[in-house]
Amino acid sequence: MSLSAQPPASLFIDGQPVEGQGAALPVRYAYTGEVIATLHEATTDQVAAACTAARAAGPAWAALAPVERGRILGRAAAIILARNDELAWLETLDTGKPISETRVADWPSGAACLEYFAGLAATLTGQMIPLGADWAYTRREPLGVCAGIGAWNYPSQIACWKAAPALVMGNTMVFKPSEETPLGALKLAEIFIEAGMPPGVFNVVQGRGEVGAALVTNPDVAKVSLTGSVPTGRRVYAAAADGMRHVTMELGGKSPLIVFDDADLEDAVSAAILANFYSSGQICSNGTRVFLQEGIKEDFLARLAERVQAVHMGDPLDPATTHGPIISPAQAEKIRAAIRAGQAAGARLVCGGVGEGAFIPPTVFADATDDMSIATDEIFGPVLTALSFVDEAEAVLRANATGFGLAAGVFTQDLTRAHRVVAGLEAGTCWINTYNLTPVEMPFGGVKMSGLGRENSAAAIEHYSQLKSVYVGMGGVDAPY
Ligand SMILES: NC(=O)C1=CN([C@@H]2O[C@H](COP(=O)(O)OP(=O)(O)OC[C@H]3O[C@@H](n4cnc5c(N)ncnc54)[C@H](O)[C@@H]3O)[C@@H](O)[C@H]2O)C=CC1
Repeated sequence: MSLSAQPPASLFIDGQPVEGQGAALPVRYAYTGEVIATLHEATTDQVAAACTAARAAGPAWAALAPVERGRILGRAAAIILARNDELAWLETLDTGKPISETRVADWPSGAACLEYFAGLAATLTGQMIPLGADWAYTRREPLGVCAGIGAWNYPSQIACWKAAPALVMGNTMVFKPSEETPLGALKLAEIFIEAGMPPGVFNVVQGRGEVGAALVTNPDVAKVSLTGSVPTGRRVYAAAADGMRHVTMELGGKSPLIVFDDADLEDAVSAAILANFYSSGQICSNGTRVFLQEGIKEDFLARLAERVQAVHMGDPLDPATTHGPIISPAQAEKIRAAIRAGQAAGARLVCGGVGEGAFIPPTVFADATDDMSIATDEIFGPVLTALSFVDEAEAVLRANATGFGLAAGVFTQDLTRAHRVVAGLEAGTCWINTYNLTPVEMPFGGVKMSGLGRENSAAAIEHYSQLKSVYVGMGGVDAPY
């Protein structure tokens, strides 16, 4: 069966599908490698046209009552949920992720985010500051045109997570999805129009890194929100600094999951699976360094190896599939090189390995040391590195001995230890006795090299708004002469 997912046009500017005038961008279905759509990149002029449209749409959008903006986001969420099956199918073609995941995790999370900020819209207020006879107040104002740049692992969720807080605050957006997964953002643009959003408020451009760079440095852009790797983050942050642009950086990680010997072993194994193998391991917050307390190490590894046997690798469109292909042959090759490096360094391969073709099975290394590349580098694939530890202080010290700081997890039945350990962990997002749950109500983001700013929750509004202070003089003006 040949699959096609060709959109009406590659870009979406000022409420209209527009064909890209730049280089061709073939979209491949990761499972078969077949081309399911051919898009074209935006030229620098088209990036500029999208930014101009976003700037022009800004004042009227920002002048709406917040509740009216919220209502439009709410309608978009309802459309997404009503069409979830069809959108999940497209997300699976775009990413290769199993439909068993995309039906529950991708667009539904995007819709929840739109609903959350739709509800928050009417609560976004300033402050009144009494100063005796005089007083002051603050106005929370939008930043202007926001650039959103996405990664390929959760393309539609990322688009919604960036658009929802930006738009509800009265900003407008130009979004550039990853060149690997350009399709979902175009659907979001269409859905927004259908929900009643004015043209120009949300625009989509396509392209590789250079198109992203043109967007970041466009003079109309006031803020950049990137989801991507640390090297890209450094480049984008530096480019944004030139124009004093605000940034949100959601970057990579090598997060620790610490399992103490009093933990519920079965739950800890479940969490390690979710923390390493969901989406074939292509998740930024994955807990890929699993620290096991000596006493439970071998039981944990034996049970994990047993549980992993139940994985169902195969056709992503088959609802029974639980492990899909890697996004691209190039990425699969990088993961294979990391696995080979682990073997060459002398780590014990408990299960998995380099796999075949587009597939890499859930892979577990044990007896690794903290300095092996499988324990230091983000692999962005289904590779878990188990490390053992003796006591709490050692576990926290070693967990923190990384430049990354996106996420962390702890498994223990000891209530005080759980809270003490998370307090000591250098990570933006922590889980106790669970892993990788990212509800929209909770702030999400990293510390250290893993990023800046927070997505989701009311905290995201801080990163899409600025305060104007207004001093109100109620009496005469005293001047020295
Ligand atoms: N913290 C988070 O929320 C998440 C972080 N990630 C991270 O993303 C990475 C994987 O995604 P990739 O798409 O491979 O990341 P990437 O860094 O290669 O690309 C990310 C995006 O940046 C664009 N880009 C590349 N160079 C650019 C430049 N100079 N200027 C502007 N834009 C540019 C790309 O076209 C793409 O849209 C991993 O490191 C992963 O950990 C992924 C998902 C979530």
